[in-house]
Amino acid sequence: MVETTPTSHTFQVDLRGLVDLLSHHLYSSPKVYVRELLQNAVDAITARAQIEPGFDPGAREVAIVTDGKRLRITDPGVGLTLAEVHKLLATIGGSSKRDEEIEGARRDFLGQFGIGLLACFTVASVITVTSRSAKDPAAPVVRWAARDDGSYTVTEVPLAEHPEPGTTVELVARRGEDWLQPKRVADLAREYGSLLPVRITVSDGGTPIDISDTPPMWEREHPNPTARRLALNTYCEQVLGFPPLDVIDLDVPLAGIKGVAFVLPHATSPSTRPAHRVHLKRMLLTDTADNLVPEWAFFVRCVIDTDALRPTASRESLYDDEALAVARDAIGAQVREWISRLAAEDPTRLEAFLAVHELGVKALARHDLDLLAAMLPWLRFETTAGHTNLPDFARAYQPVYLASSVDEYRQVAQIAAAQGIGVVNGGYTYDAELVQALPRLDPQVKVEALQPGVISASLDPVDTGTELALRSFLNAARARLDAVDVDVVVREFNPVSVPALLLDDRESRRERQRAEAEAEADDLWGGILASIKQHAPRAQLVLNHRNPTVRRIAGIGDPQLAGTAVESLYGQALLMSHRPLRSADTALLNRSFMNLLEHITRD
Ligand SMILES: Nc1ncnc2c1ncn2[C@@H]1O[C@H](COP(=O)(O)OP(=O)(O)OP(=O)(O)O)[C@@H](O)[C@H]1O
Repeated sequence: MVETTPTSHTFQVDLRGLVDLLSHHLYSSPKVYVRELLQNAVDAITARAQIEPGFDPGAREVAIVTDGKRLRITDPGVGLTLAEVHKLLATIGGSSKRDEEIEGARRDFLGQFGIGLLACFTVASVITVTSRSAKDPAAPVVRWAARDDGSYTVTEVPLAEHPEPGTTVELVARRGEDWLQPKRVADLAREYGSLLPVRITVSDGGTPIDISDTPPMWEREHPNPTARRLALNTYCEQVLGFPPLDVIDLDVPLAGIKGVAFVLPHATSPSTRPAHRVHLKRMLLTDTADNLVPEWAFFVRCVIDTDALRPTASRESLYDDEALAVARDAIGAQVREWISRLAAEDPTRLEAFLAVHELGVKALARHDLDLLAAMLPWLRFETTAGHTNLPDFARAYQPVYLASSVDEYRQVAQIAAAQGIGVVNGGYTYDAELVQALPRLDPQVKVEALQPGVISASLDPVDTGTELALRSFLNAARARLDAVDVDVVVREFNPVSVPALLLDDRESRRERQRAEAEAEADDLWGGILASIKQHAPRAQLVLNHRNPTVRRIAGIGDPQLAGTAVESLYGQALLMSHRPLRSADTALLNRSFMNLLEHITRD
């Protein structure tokens, strides 16, 4: 029926659906139930300390007892009155931890959403909370018993059931569920709660085991820095599974962060998802946080505690807000400071670090000129003067030529080195950007892109007499290589051992690729490719007249054989340049090779 006048309604909630949603779908694993129980116990103790002068949480204990089927956790916290049970436990979303009047103290609590207790339904079919309030000594002991179908009862029970203020939560395991097994519970309590500022014990009915391990390793007193470093190394191996290359202390008061960044002992790709271990007010939030440090610092894994960053509702990751962005920058700054300090004070350690993480540092230095200046003496680049650092290289060679790809570099490196031309291989990740940043550090340094003209200008022309004598050989050679769109010239250059050099620029290479695609394409596509044809300069095969083989080839009387020899020189120069072979090149190489074989095996 459609109502003509608006009437007000409230949402109807199917409790079973809601319980199922919150308990089964919010968290990635049922194991979080231990964290939720510990969290409530610690929050209750914190709340009691706020109302009861002299109450010392550090001297108190949270006790877990489990036989695998029933688990009981008892805390000496603030407890609950009957009214609070109705308001807080029986109201989904009800939480005492964001009340207006204690807003100032809210940051002291771990919980805030009012849904945590429901996580226990992932492992339990019944949750019973028995509580005596510390606020009101006359308040009766209250028992709230809830089932996973969304129903609950509240009763008053005799004082003897809970003589001390505080709360006991009891879980009854679901049939076939083994999450309440004593060993498992102890492991989970240790994983989540070993740093909590309250003593926590777990027992299977026998002697309780104390799982607390406080203060955090980075805050402990040590006799000297070496002892501290050794203790942190061992800690890193235990919790993160690797012996760190180095340890960086983190302290970001703005985000209430204290902790350590461990430097990975092995190289890792920047694209690997980092996994940092984050504690929130000493409770483990996650060991897979991936948004805590800037991307460039991919060589560290952090273990931190924060009391200011916000958790997501599942409390399994950090909420990516402005505060986290500020924290991330501050952590980045501290990692950067550590690198600069090593550069200034401990070059041997820096070299050990770079042997593993040079790529990460190069990535980092692109965004930070100060760091680049500090690191440049230690960063190695492939150059025509060998593997060296850029400041030394720039002092010896001006301008600094930058080859934009590994292939381009390989093609000219040998010749450039012999001519005294300084070329840096810019083909490796980040190297080109770093070389281009050089003039910003030192305006005297000139960096230029390497063009083929730079190399060809340094190749000496042969004298006119020789040129004339070579004319018919050159004509035959040009006619042969016309098929692959390559021109042939003769020059004199060092090293003598290089017979031929193939020079071209990116445009002519692109044009060759286009022409090849056109040749292989069907009519329509071929027509489109033909319409974008460019008249790029052709590639040049430069023969070295100083090379004895080239001289002999130029003197061969038989034009067929001379042509085959030129094709072989082209093939060799092409292979040296590491360029992909086009089908015309492959055919030419095959042909010249077969012709040579035929020639030497002829009677
Ligand atoms: N051990 C306890 N002692 C006293 N009060 C408790 C205890 N456990 C739960 N409560 C009360 O029940 C309320 C609801 O608990 P619940 O775990 O569902 O949510 P929360 O802790 O407030 O928030 P979150 O969902 O973030 O954990 C709490 O705010 C608290 O007032």
